[in-house]
Amino acid sequence: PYVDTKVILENADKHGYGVPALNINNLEFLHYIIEAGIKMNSPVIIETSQGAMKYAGNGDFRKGAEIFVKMVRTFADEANIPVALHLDHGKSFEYIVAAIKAGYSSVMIDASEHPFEENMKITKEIVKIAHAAGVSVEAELGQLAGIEDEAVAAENVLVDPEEAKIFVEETDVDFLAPAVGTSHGAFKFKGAAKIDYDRIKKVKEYVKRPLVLHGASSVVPEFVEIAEKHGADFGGAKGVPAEILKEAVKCGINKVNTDTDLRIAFVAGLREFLNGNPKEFDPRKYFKLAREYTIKVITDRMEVLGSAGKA
Ligand SMILES: O=C(COP(=O)(O)O)NO
Ligand SMILES: [Ca+2]
Ligand code: NA
Ligand SMILES: [Zn+2]
Repeated sequence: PYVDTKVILENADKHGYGVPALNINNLEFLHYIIEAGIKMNSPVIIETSQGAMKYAGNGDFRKGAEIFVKMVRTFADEANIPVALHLDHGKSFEYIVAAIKAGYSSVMIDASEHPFEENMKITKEIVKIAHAAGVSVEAELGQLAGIEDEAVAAENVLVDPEEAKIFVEETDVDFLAPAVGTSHGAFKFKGAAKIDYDRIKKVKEYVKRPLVLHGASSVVPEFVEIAEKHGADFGGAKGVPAEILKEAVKCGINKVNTDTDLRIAFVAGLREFLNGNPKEFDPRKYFKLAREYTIKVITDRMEVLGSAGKA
């Protein structure tokens, strides 16, 4: 069924597991995520960035939002796993309102590049509007470095747990994304992979609601190697190892945002297949390996996060 993201995340919070929040831009990735969820009997959170809304609507983001809601609901209504649709990194009021109007389960207001008071004020406004429409809200505190779709944050600014306490009390936001050392994309961490577990625990103690880890892709070496064997150049790619994700879930993370891992698995399969099948040009066939690898990276993640078997 199609559910509110809050339903999925409150259950994850209660039972101490993580749920993958998986970014899509098109029908294929949605297919693969639903297949993986059904195979593993796992709840799934589908999420789209503002750029994905624009892309799906061929420039018209309101149309894109409607297309995504209709596609996701069609799968969700007949799947026996909970499925939610979330707007990831909502920064513009128009996009957030469009997602709410179209029927998204939840929206993120990402005002994290603003000063604390400003972030709190903006988030409070969005919570009021979203809650009036029965939609749950995610906000971000602190800054992740790396590319955030349309904005590039320079440095990591880790969340201040005391600020998180005030922020959640003031805004009544449903889930919080604390910056704890990860960053978006395939090139995370300057040195060894590490995130600030104590900071996650402190925030959890204060806010007592589901937490979100952004920049959580593992950048799985197996798929990086396949992609590079077939012409990709991902030199220096590094992600969050599974062990660190497991510990982060133990510390209180419940929504685990994963975009890069799906992209790398897909493009590895696509490159391998096209290199090995020069005569193939049927789009129902040449995504075969891309589909296989993307489903694999998702089912593995559901095992690591503990959402497998929890639908
Ligand atoms: O945070 C993410 C995805 O992060 P990755 O680039 O690590 O997949 N989406 O909001
Ligand atoms: Ca941000
Ligand atoms: Na999000
Ligand atoms: Zn993110």
